[in-house]
Amino acid sequence: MKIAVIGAGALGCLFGGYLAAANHDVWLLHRREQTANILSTAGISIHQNGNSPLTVGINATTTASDVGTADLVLVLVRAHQTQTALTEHAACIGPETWVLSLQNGLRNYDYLLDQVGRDRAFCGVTYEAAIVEEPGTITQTSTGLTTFGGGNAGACATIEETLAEAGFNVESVTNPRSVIWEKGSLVVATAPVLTLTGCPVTQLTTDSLDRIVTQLLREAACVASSQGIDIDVTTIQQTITSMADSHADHRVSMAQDIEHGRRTEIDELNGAIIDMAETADIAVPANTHVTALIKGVEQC
Ligand SMILES: NC(=O)C1=CN([C@@H]2O[C@H](COP(=O)(O)OP(=O)(O)OC[C@H]3O[C@@H](n4cnc5c(N)ncnc54)[C@H](OP(=O)(O)O)[C@@H]3O)[C@@H](O)[C@H]2O)C=CC1
Ligand SMILES: CC(C)(CO)C(=O)C(=O)O
Repeated sequence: MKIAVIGAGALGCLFGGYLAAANHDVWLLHRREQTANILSTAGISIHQNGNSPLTVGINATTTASDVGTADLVLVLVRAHQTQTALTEHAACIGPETWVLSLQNGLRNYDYLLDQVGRDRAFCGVTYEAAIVEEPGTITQTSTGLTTFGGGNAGACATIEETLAEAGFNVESVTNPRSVIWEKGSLVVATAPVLTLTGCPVTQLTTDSLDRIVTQLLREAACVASSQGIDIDVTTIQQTITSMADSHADHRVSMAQDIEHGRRTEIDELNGAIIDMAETADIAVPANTHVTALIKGVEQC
């Protein structure tokens, strides 16, 4: 398969690297010429658990027309960059190209549906986790399930097989909206708290953090319900508890954004909760407060 990965950061290098190692024709689309040159010369190195790194050669460019028409485009920029990135790299998206987002954020599926329609838009979530050490070198801090879906069952089966053959633990579902809301709510409840406190993921289960995490989660569940999605708060709390252990070496991507002086995805997470709550006339004070605090930190 010819696969273009828009966004060659932590997850872009992780998915791109394993798909290239499985002999697909993978192209990373990066914003910076210098980094694209480093990637195409030195390839990607994936470090994990002190094992010797997997190093794999890869194509990288800033220009989608270098890629030609891809069979599959993976969107792995930050959520607020999705629409711009799809427009900017439209040259590799042909009339039959499938487009898959595994980003965090509550509105990515809608952005993809707007751009390519129901038969070619696929969206989901991943509990894989990675951190960029330097351009082309990443540490895979945790592995986890990737779940996605879309309106074209045949394409879902092929994408699932492709990701599974590349070593990912993956499943496809008919309608991805529930899994997007489940993980979206988990990130809404945990990412701003860990980012604002500077606490490691292992602290998530302490009483003081648990109180605010639970309030954020309950508000998200009310808003999900207004959208016709039922999410089970207890199940998500259990996932958070297991994440405190499984993701012990991970810095959540929102905290990574602040560390690197980048804009966070808050507008597409807690900000999206606030937008939808307003329309549905639901009070979301905890989400309103943490959003304001993260925006304050972004401006420091
Ligand atoms: N890292 C993780 O462990 C996990 C991340 N996620 C989610 O996955 C998504 C990606 O995260 P992550 O990989 O961590 O993010 P990164 O910031 O590491 O990577 C995103 C990359 O996209 C690049 N980019 C932005 N706009 C464009 C564009 N128009 N064209 C090409 N490249 C562009 C960025 O460049 P620049 O640096 O110049 O902005 C950056 O290199 C996010 O939604 C995140 O929440 C989900 C699960 C785990
Ligand atoms: C849930 C987690 C921590 C990793 O899968 C994530 O999505 C993030 O880093 O933002």
